[in-house]
Amino acid sequence: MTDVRVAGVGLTRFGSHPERTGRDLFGEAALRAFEDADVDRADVEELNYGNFMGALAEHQGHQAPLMAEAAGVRCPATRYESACASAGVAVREAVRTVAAGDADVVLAGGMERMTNLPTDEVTEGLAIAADDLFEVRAGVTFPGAYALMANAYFDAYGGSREDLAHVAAKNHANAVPNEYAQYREEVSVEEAMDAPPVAEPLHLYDACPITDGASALVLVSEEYAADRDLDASVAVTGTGQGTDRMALGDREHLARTPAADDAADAAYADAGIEADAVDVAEVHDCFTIAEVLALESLGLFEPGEGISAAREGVTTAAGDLPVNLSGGLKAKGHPVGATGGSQIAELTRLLRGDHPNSEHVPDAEVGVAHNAGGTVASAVVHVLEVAE
Ligand SMILES: CC(=O)SCCNC(=O)CCNC(=O)[C@H](O)C(C)(C)COP(=O)(O)OP(=O)(O)OC[C@H]1O[C@@H](n2cnc3c(N)ncnc32)[C@H](O)[C@@H]1OP(=O)(O)O
Repeated sequence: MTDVRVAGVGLTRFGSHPERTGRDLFGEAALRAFEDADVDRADVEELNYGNFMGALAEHQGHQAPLMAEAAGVRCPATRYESACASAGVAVREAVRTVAAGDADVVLAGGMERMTNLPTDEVTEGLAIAADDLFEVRAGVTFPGAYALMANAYFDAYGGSREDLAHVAAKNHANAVPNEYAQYREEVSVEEAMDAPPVAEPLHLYDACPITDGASALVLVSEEYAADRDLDASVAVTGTGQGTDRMALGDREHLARTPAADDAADAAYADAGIEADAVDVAEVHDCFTIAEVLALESLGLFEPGEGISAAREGVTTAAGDLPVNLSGGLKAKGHPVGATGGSQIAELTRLLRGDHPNSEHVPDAEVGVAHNAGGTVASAVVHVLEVAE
C-alpha cells in the first residue's frame, strides 16, 4: 500500500448558475485542480466522477466521457452514484486505486446542476434517493424525512429548535470569508428561529439550499509526488463506507446513523487513529440535525451530546473542535453530486493553511470528512492528515 496525497484541489463558486452547463462547471473545477497540483493532465490514469441527478437536470445520464473531455483527460472515466454521497464514493474509489498501486494519478470529484429546475421538481428528483415504493409515494421528501429524524432525536435525548438554530448561525458565519460559498451573509440565531417553516421542526435556515457547482481533486501516489517534487503536504490516510436500511420505517432508531458509524470506524481503523485525534471536521449538514447526527457517528460527541455543541461554542470557529469551517452544505451550498469532493478540497485547504478560515485551526494535523447519501442510507468518511 502506498500513501495517497492530495496534489491539488479545484472548486467552482457554489450557487445559482442556471445558464452554465455541467461540463462547463466540471471543466472549471478540474482546471483549478490541475493548476493547484502542477500535474500534467496526460498523467491522469482514471477519472472518478460523482453525479446524482444529471438525467433529470440535463437529460444526460452518461456523463463521465463528457466530463473527461471537459477536464482534458483521456483515460477510463466512470460515473459514481450514491445520492448525495456520490462524490464521496468517487473519491473513496480513487483513494483505493492509488493506495493499491493501480494508478499514480487519479482525478476525482463531481458536479451537480439543480437551479435550472423549479424547487418542486428538485424536491421530487431528490426524493428518488429515499425508498420509493414504501415511503416516497406516501409523501416523504428529504425535508420531511430529516424532520422525522430531528423529532426522534428530541424525543430520545432532548434538545430544541434553538439548538439547531445555533448550528445554522455557526455555519453561515463560517461561510462569510469563503469565496466558493453560495451564501456569504451572517444569519443570527433569532433570524433562524423566525424563518418560515419547511417541515417542523426544520425552518428555512435549517435546510441546505439548492445549488449548482463542481469539485475536483488530483490524487497522486507518494512516489509520484516525491519524483516530481510536488507540494502535496496533505495525505488521505483513511477511508470507510457504510450502508443502512433504506426505509426509515425499517430502522431501529431514527436518531442514529449506523451507516456513518460503520464508515467512521473503518476510516479511523484505516488511518490508525481514534476519534480524539481529530482537530477539524467537515460534515454533511444537509439539514442542521444532520450535523448533530454526524458528530455523534464520528465519535466526536456521545449520543445526545452533539445537539449542544454549537450552542456551547465547541464546534464554532473559535471552539476546540471547529466543524464546517467552509460554511458546510448549509451555507456553502450542496450541489449533491459534488459535495463529497468539495468537503475534501476544503479540508485540504484548511490543513495546508491556505483557506480563509485556516487561522482558526493553525495547528490542525488531522481532519475528517463525512458525506451522507439519502437519509444516511449510505455514508463515506475520509481521514486527512498533514504529512511530513
Ligand atoms: C442527504 C442529503 O443531502 S438530502 C438534502 C438534499 N437537498 C435538499 O433537500 C434541498 C433542501 N432545500 C430546499 O429544498 C430549498 O432550499 C427550500 C425548500 C428550503 C427553500 O426553497 P424555496 O422555498 O424555493 O426558496 P426560494 O428559492 O424561493 O428562496 C427564498 C429565499 O430564501 C433563500 N434561500 C433559499 N433556500 C435557502 C437555504 N436553504 N438557506 C438559506 N437561504 C435560502 C433564497 O436565496 C431566497 O432569498 P431572497 O428572497 O433574498 O432571494
